[in-house]
Amino acid sequence: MLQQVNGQETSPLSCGNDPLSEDLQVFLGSDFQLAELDDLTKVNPVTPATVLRCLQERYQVDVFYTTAGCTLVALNPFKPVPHLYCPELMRDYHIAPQLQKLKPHIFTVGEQSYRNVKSLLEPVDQSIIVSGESGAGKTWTSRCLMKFYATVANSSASQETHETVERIEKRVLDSNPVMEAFGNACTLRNSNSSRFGKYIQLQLNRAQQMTGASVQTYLLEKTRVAYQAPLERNFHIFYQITKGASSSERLEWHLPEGAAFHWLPNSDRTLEEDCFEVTKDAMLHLGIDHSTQNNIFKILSGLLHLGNIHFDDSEDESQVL
Ligand SMILES: Nc1ncnc2c1ncn2[C@@H]1O[C@H](COP(=O)(O)OP(=O)(O)OP(=O)(O)O)[C@@H](O)[C@H]1O
Repeated sequence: MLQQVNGQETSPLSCGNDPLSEDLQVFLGSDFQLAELDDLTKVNPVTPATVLRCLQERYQVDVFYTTAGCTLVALNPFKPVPHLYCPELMRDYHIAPQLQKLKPHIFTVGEQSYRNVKSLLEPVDQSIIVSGESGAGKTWTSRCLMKFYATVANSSASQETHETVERIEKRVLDSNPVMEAFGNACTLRNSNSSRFGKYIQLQLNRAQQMTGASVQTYLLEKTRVAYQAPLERNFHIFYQITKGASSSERLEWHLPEGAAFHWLPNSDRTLEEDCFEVTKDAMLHLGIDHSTQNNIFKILSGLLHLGNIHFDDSEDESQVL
């Protein structure tokens, strides 16, 4: 977060050599620990500088969630944080008598919405909006929320319904690798950037168990198939098929080992997302059988071959070929 201004190190909260504003100095000089402020509405005065300083202090001690009234501010840790999303913690938030007494977390938001549906006489739909710039952690957060609901919405299931609920949850969670394989790509800002917007609906029955889910997608960046900005990549699925196909699949899809494709830049870079087996398994769980999968992958392979077609400028357009 530190910047260099005229060769001098300066914090983004101060402006060059300008002293910190009086308000900020008073705020920073007060007795309490900034990192312990769980709610940004308690920051006084509320200015970009005080809010950012508070979030920065919290980030430095590995605290990534802060409430701001009814909004949750989530900072991206950019590293695995042990136990931050473990099932035990999900349970703690799920059974907490007073949710607001626990530390701010994405599970607070998830559980509060879950309770809002349950506590009312007539169930009322709840929405959670996850927004932020590219790489902020929206995909991660939505995945966490889906895992949270898959866990808590199963905890009350009886033995008989347990298996059905578990099957539905598996499908809900398996939609992530499939959506990400076909709709995510490595960009300059994020190696697993979603190139589309999505509206995920989770359906619960009266007993609060998950009965289904649907995903609506918006504005998929289709042009990426034929054009990738320098140092960026095409959608993950293309790299998955070219790297992960078996020898018989290669023969059938006309994808010889090591073949070069114009539409697959930076394929020497191997990413965690290049895992073809995970995508195929998830597709199977979603009900996309082997033969349909085979057809899909053949079409993708055909697209890659189309990208290798080179058109020469015709010298004489009237020439009959
Ligand atoms: N809570 C988290 N804990 C650990 N790492 C995280 C967390 N959130 C995000 N990350 C890391 O940051 C990367 C970018 O996050 P993510 O893909 O969720 O961003 P995004 O907001 O969905 O971006 P885009 O709009 O480009 O799709 C992730 O691949 C992951 O490595």
